[in-house]
Amino acid sequence: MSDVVIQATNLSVDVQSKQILKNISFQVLKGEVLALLGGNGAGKSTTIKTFLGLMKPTSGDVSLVGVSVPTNPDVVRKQVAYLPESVMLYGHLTAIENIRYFLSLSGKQKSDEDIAVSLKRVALQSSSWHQPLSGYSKGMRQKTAIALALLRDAPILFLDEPTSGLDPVAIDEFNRLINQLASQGATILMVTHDVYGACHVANRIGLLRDGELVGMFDAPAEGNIDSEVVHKAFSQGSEA
Ligand SMILES: Nc1ncnc2c1ncn2[C@@H]1O[C@H](COP(=O)(O)OP(=O)(O)OP(=O)(O)O)[C@@H](O)[C@H]1O
Repeated sequence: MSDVVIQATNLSVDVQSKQILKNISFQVLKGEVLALLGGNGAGKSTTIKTFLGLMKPTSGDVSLVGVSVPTNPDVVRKQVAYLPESVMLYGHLTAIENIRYFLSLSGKQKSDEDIAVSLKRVALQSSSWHQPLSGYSKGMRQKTAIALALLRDAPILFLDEPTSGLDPVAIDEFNRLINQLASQGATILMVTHDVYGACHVANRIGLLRDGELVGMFDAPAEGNIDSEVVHKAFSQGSEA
């Protein structure tokens, strides 16, 4: 099982005696994109936070490349790039300044040429590279954040609602970039409400409902999404 990069094993998380994640288990293999789908409050962000070491399992474990996160939180810093729903970069700095600043915080040395290669790889127009991010669209900010993630050489990506607020062209570009990164060996876990979008980018889809993993299947080809699946993920408690 050496190809397993991201693994949750019988993971439960309680907060203030409320069970938020209930005994969930899944794996993401090297080069794979897994999308966890679910409605509001299903436990998607909690799952990511547990993998980032920001929340602790009440029981069970989460591991990255075979290393348990709760007992070795350093594995996150070394292996993971995380894109929250709202990319946290400085609006008054340019793309290049943001990248230089955040690389210096993580102790990485990269040349101007490396930075240019990364910005080209995510297809951020070079005319924007020296403009402050306050004038960027959400898609452009996201490309900058992905370029930074690439420069940090992080082989694991966690994405929280990555396409919310993007226009269809930006979503298409984003999906292509994610698939390209995965084909080059990145392992990607994304959480989303967007069942149709997830089918375009993910290899497999997990359904989270009320903290339980209620389904896991290969992403269906475009246009073949079973409405039962949508209902299963998004109906509340006893309705399903
Ligand atoms: N720190 C906390 N204290 C109390 N309850 C929490 C805490 N964190 C999460 N929860 C609860 O856990 C449940 C799952 O939350 P989570 O944010 O993981 O869901 P989500 O699937 O990401 O939802 P959304 O799509 O709305 O972002 C919710 O009912 C939420 O209120």
